[in-house]
Amino acid sequence: MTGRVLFSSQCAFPFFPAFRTVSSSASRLTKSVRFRHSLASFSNCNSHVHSGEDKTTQKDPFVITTPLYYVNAPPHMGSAYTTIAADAIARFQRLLGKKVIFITGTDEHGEKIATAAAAHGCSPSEHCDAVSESYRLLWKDLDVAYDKFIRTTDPIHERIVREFYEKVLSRGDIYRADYEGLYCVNCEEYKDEKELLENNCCPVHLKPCVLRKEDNYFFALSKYHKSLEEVFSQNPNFIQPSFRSNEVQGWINSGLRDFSISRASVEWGIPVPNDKKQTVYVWFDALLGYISALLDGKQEPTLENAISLGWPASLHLIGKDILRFHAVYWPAMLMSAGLNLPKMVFGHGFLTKDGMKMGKSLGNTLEPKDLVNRFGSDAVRYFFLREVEFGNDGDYSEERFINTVNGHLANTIGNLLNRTLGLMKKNCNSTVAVDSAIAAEANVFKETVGELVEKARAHYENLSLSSACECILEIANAGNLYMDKHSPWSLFKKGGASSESAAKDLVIILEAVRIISVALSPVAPQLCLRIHSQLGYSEDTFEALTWEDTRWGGLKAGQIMAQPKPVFERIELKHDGEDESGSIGKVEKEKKKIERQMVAET
Ligand SMILES: Nc1ncnc2c1ncn2[C@@H]1O[C@H](COP(=O)(O)OP(=O)(O)OP(=O)(O)O)[C@@H](O)[C@H]1O
Repeated sequence: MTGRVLFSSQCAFPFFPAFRTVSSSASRLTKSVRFRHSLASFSNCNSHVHSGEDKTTQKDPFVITTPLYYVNAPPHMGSAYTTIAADAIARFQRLLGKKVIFITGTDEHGEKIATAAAAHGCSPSEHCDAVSESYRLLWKDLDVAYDKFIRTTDPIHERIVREFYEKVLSRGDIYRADYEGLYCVNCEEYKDEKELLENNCCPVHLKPCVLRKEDNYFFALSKYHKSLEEVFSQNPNFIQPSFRSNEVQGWINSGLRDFSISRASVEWGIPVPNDKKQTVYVWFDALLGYISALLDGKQEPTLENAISLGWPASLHLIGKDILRFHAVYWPAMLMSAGLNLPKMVFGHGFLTKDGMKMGKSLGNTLEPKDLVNRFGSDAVRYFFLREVEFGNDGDYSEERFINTVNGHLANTIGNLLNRTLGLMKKNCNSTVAVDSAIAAEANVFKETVGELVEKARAHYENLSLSSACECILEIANAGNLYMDKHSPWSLFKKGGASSESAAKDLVIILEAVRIISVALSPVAPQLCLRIHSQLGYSEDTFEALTWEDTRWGGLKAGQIMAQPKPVFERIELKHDGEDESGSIGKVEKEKKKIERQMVAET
């Protein structure tokens, strides 16, 4: 934030030490930087700040949060991106057997909301109800299995904000002063002149900031610079990916200033406890939603009760646009209130359109609902998690979307299952002839699958979701190669011992597909459920799967497969095999190859 705090002597401009730097690079959708960090190995960053208070144990829940989305407009693909990533991570942690609390919700106060409501001719609360509901509906369409949905207009949340404010006040960290600076209403933030474009335009929203002068309450952020310094130097993994730590370092190096936490001119907000003429600044209010969300309605809404239900959060997943609030303001606020810090903040990149951040304020958004209606939730989830290296920016193109999901989900995974089940139906009465463990004794393919699954697990743990998908797809590629090399259809034609060997090959391939259905389930849950059902299992057993089920040996003799049916319908291109540019797509060529293959296998 910039500007001048008038009549106050509390501003300070501390400097932070250098942070850890970045690693190497690879390429996918756009420029891409690889990074390594692991939730499993992350040391708790509270040990040196509030040592006696940290009671983290293995039994503690894995608490993951998305940003609480601002209800100035309905969700778009950017909001969906963070949420599906959080959902995949939460599902993976559940597979590991952890108790997970997955928190999402909506941020509903502030000037921008009041303005948006007025533009739609409704009251702010009617507006918030409608937009908040549109987020819930989208999460349902995208198969997002959150545990808590917090709205910052919930009275319980208001109680938590008041208590927190009073705690910080009693620590002597809130004071009153006049403030003058350039304000971006879309960011709801005072800006530093240095970071603005021509005509004082916000670099994110490309709209001019306005000069504001207000009599506000301030939070003494500068008082915490040394403690923050300690947090960052002792916990280099606190901010991820590591290159984002450098951005935070840059901000801190350029000076940490106290920030205003109330607004005199905004009515739509939580009243400041000791001054009803002001409302609490929307960010000071919204960040506390991560704590109030923990309450389950059974207890008094107090900070102590909320904290006892799962604080500190294991992971705040956010876009890089709101890193400063989570990496600097929020830890300082928590330290002031004597509360533990979250264990990790991960700031991912932007989905872009023509190189610009897709966003509600710019209006250059992609409609996730439209994508889900046309292609299904698995395709949307898989494409964005597989094709955007998590942490970096990524651009969307429909052609690439269709080619990826057709190529990977329909042609590689779906077709492997379908062709194997077809052969099994024709030659083995759709029944598993022998335990998969026995079928694959001393089998190299089995070893390959085991190695790839281990790698996938490590990638999930490091939040490298794209690489996890890549390893799982590799299993299917290896399965297709195995099938082509062993040609079980020709062995069945020979009969006798060759038939027995062919039946074993089918079991081996289906066991690999079974493992894929467990390992890919955090990313594409419905697709994996369909695979599970095709393999003859009930829906209940799918719900009970754990990562242990990725071990070789699940398919047992006598298991009866379902009727073969494609688990992922190939998305058909326009004009009989031509894509929008008029050329025959790569996927169409693959489709033709598969058709030829099927003729050969009958
Ligand atoms: N283009 C995007 N790419 C990736 N994530 C995004 C994108 N846009 C929004 N998000 C997610 O939503 C969060 C911001 O939520 P917010 O409700 O402010 O949405 P917004 O569309 O960025 O709004 P605005 O355009 O008004 O700034 C980001 O931190 C990120 O988690």
